[in-house]
Amino acid sequence: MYKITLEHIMHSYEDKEVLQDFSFSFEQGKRTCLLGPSGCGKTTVLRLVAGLEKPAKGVIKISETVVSENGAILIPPHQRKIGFVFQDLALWPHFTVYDNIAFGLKENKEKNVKGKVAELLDLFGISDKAPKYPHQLSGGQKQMVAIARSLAMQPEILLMDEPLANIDAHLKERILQHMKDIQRQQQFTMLYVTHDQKEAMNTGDYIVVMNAGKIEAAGSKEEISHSSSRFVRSFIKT
Ligand SMILES: Nc1ncnc2c1ncn2[C@@H]1O[C@H](COP(=O)(O)OP(=O)(O)OP(=O)(O)O)[C@@H](O)[C@H]1O
Repeated sequence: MYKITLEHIMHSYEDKEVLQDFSFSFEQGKRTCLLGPSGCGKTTVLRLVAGLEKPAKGVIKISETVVSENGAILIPPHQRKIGFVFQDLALWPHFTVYDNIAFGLKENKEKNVKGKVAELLDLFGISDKAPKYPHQLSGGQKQMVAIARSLAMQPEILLMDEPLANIDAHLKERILQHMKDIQRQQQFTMLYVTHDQKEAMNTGDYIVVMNAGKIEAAGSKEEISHSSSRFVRSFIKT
């Protein structure tokens, strides 16, 4: 189980400063939601943890290992034992649904690949899509395959950026429940980005509320719902 620590992170895109002195420690083996309005920097935090962006200043540690530091990536993304479901990171287009999911299991030297893929497809209600290619799926189905693939990889850390954004409302609850059950079983450290306060409350052990690149409040659901911050109170209510 890995803790993720960000210390005094500054990050800009061109001349736009997005994170200013951002520090937080994400607890190992728990689900933490990053919640906040569009553009507040949630995705940037995930991309920094994944190693897809380098921080202009500050330190990022996974457990006690420094992975990024003051403008440098010390450990590249593929060596960070991280799985991610990002909206802009697509499935492999020339692999079927089955092969997209099986890939991670084979990487992990899983013996019962067929059985495990079948189990995940069944869990998400998309067993009939196994032989299809990504371009033959709807946006929501692609998203479910991406979630199944990330879970199949059994990562130590799982980063999810609005993973349920394209999924029908009536399926969201069920899928979220499965994701939470699997996280509890496998005990990976999960960071989950959403701008939907209900989804955050329903998903996270902990919630970090962000506004304009800064943390407004962080804590358990109970602590957040009793926050004295005016911004948090109005955001949670909406
Ligand atoms: N590659 C980029 N180049 C320039 N600006 C960027 C880039 N990526 C993000 N930004 C800007 O940085 C700010 C923070 O973006 P980020 O995606 O981290 O926010 P967010 O909270 O995840 O928002 P959303 O919920 O809309 O995805 C935004 O103003 C965005 O326009």
